[in-house]
Amino acid sequence: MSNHPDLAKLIFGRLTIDQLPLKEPIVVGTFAVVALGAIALLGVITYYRLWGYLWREWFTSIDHKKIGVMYIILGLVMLLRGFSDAVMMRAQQAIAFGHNAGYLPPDHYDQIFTAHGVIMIFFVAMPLVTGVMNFVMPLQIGARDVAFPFLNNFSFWMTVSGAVLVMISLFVGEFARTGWLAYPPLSDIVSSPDAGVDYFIWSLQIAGVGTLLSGVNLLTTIIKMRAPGMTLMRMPIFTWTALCTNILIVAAFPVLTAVLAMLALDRYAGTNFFDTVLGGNAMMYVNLIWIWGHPEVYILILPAFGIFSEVTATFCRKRLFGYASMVYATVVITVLAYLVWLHHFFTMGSGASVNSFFGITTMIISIPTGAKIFNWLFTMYRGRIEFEVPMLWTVGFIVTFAIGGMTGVLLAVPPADFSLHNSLFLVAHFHNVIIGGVLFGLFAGINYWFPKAFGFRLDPFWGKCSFWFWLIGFYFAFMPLYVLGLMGVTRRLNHFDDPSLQIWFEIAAFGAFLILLGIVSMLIQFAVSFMRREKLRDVTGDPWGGRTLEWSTSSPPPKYNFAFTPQIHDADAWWQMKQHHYQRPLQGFTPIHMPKNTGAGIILAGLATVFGFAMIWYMWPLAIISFVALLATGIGHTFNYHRDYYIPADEVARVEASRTELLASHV
Ligand code: HEA
Ligand code: HEM
Ligand SMILES: [Cu+2]
Repeated sequence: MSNHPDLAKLIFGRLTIDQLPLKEPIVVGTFAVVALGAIALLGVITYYRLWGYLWREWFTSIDHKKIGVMYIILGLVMLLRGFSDAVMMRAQQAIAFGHNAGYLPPDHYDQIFTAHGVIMIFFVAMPLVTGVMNFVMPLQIGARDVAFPFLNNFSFWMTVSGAVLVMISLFVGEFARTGWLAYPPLSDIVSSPDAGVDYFIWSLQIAGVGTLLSGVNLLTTIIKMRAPGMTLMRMPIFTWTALCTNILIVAAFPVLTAVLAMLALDRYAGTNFFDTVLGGNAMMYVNLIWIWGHPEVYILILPAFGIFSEVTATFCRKRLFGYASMVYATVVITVLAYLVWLHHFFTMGSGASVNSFFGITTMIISIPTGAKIFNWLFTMYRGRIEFEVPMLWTVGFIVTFAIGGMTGVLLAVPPADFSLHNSLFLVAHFHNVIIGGVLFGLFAGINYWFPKAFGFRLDPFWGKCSFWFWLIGFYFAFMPLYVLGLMGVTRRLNHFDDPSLQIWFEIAAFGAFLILLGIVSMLIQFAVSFMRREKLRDVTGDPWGGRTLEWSTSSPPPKYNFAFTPQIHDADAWWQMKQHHYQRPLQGFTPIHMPKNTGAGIILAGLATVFGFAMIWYMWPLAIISFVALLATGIGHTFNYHRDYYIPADEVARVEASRTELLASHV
């Protein structure tokens, strides 16, 4: 680089060797661990010659089931990263009192909470939710795949691309220090001149393209591809929540795209959208980001509500209590999600009347949510409840979420919020609803649908360990934060002076340790289940006595899901079919038209990653080249006419016959 500084600058932009954190032992250590892990993984894949298999059967797959599974794997892997950040913060706050500065300087601590928030929301919760919707919804509506199978693969890889950029920021340069929503003026080029905020912008923009397209895709699928007879009011509740969530995605994510684009213009092109001194308005950013941000939390929670509804009905052996009211409650929450955003900044000077309006709309959300809670309770009432692992998560959710929801209502009272805003009480509220609601829901869903995806159940013993560690750990980790918040402790601090507070932070750290045991138990659960898979095998395709269509297929379902499109007569379609002694069709199969795998999605997303990286570091030539390559590949792909194929009738017959044999062997 040294001989031609100008050339080096042209090629590498502002990236220099100093951007590698060689002097920070914690980061170097992390890098060593991640690198060794990656090398080990690559080694294993190479040793077992799995590359071809992975490429052909998974990476290039346009099968919604496999894409769903890959989303879930992405979410779980990123959970490990997000949780490591959380543990580092808990450890710092437990020791950094008085003369002890702890081990994380402010500069590093700020990056950690920002990265934690961004990763947990965008790369843990979102992929898990999208993954479950992808896997389950087409099966529930009797479809063979989603409306746009290639787009689905592309969306997944764009999400991966965003996650990769955030991971790169750990080792090349830095991440934003602005908090997970990057408000200006802190996030503008003057206050945050380094690459951190640019990592934030480009990783979210790239992942956002994926989320938006996946929203369009799943929405179209639900509207256009339901099996005959499945009217809207006969859709399974999970599909209803998926419908509403994707409506929220399609309406909210463009706002995020726009506001991030404006921030990018302010930083790159010298515009002043958010610079109050030069005629812009920083409050516009705050409004826009929350017009996306509030619906976002309901994007996460609605599918979780859907999962709890399916699980409760199945394990209580009863029709879900109040199906219609459940649907209306979901729709009402969807609409209200757009009328409350200002509750995130009551303190920012909107005045009493505006605050009252948004306070009241926020409180109204408790009514449909409460209706749901009571519907689940009434379903359980006098049901024959089986406390399988998914049901445990559901009961844990009902209790925990009710508490988190109530503290949300407290925050919705503007005068109360003036003292609680940005306190640890707020931090406790949202972890209470996100962990107790979203994560518990996804864990219930993973335990519930795992046998459908892989043909064997998850080990219940380790599942129960995981549940109890998470549940108890959650209360230890976050109840102290309510106390601290009420005492006036604010969020995002890396050091405290008052020694009387320390004990609460120590309890919270102990809670995080219990959660760690919960996560480890879950990993052991996966490993043990895999090893004991013959014992846990499910040959029926319907291990829990399910009610909805996905349980009518084999586990795992064939590529084409259904040999014949089913006819729907009831919201609990499969239950109704079983009641009427449904017979599987055994002959008369016809060839099935299917989409073909393609590598275009992963290639496009790879180019998008390079483009994002180049933009972050001002490597203009590389940015131009990768962008042109991106367009060319995209256009090139439209000339690919080998997009589909037919599964011949005798192959369908063979697959169905082997299932018949399996079912017969079981009885
Ligand atoms: C999944 C995520 C999720 C969910 C579901 C919710 C649900 C709710 N949230 Fe929360 N919230 C967040 C995630 C979530 N929130 C996040 C991430 C932030 C902060 C981000 C940041 O600043 O970094 C936040 C911040 C936040 C604030 C801003 C506070 C501040 O910044 O000062 C407020 C204020 O009104 C609020 C209120 C509510 C309310 C009223 C609900 C309601 O939907 C809850 C409804 C549920 C119940 C009430 C319980 C069940 C009901 C009954 C049992 C019936 C009977 C009850 C009554 C009649 C009260 N939330
Ligand atoms: C698993 C256990 C978890 C622990 C122990 C934990 C811990 C923490 C801590 C210590 C903070 C910083 C609080 C502060 O400001 O002082 C924080 C912030 C945050 N967490 Fe978590 N967290 C966990 C899980 C999650 C999950 C699952 C999500 C979302 C899906 C999440 C989302 C956030 C967000 C959005 C922030 C705010 C970041 C910011 O201030 O910009 N967390 N968490
Ligand atoms: Cu909100």
